[in-house]
Amino acid sequence: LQLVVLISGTGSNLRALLEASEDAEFPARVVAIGADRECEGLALGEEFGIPAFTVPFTAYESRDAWGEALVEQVRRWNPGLVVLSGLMRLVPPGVVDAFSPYLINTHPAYLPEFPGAHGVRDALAAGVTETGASLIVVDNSVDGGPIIAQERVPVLPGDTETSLHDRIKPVERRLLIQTVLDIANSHLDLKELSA
Ligand SMILES: N[C@@H]1O[C@H](COP(=O)(O)O)[C@@H](O)[C@H]1O
Repeated sequence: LQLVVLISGTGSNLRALLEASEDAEFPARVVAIGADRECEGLALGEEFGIPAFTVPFTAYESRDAWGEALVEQVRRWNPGLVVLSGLMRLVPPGVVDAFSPYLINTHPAYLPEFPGAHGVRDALAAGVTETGASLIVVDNSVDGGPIIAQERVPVLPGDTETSLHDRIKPVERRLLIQTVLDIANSHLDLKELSA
């Protein structure tokens, strides 16, 4: 299974996928890394010998125009699955049409709780005692697509956004790697899940 992973930040979840795919038994390969801006995670391309590209959101006059350029770039790698891993952009309908349901996203909350760009912060502000991590199929809603996998994560007294996010990320990684495994081994059918 060929993966293209799209990021906007540090890429710690991407690193987990890259490390997993170094195992010859792992049935998936990250074939390219893409980003909507210059960001730290792009350096993982050089470290792991994987091509990396940037489609800078700010270089396009509209989200749709950015989406068209992104689709063109991603299609070059003929992915069986496109993974949004910390891509901090709402992808336009053109991207969803091009790849969904083989377009998945990780989210640092227990959806449908706390969708959107500030899931960790919103959970803290709400004063909940538990939040979580979710993996979803991307559709044209804001984090409202079919849920593939999710798990609860406790919010501890004294938590900051960073400490809570650092507790959520390892769960996201585990769900992401297990999901890629299940898709590659045909144990999970995203088309069926999205029907
Ligand atoms: N949208 C969220 O942003 C974070 C990205 O982390 P990283 O993989 O760039 O470290 C992840 O928690 C992801 O769910």
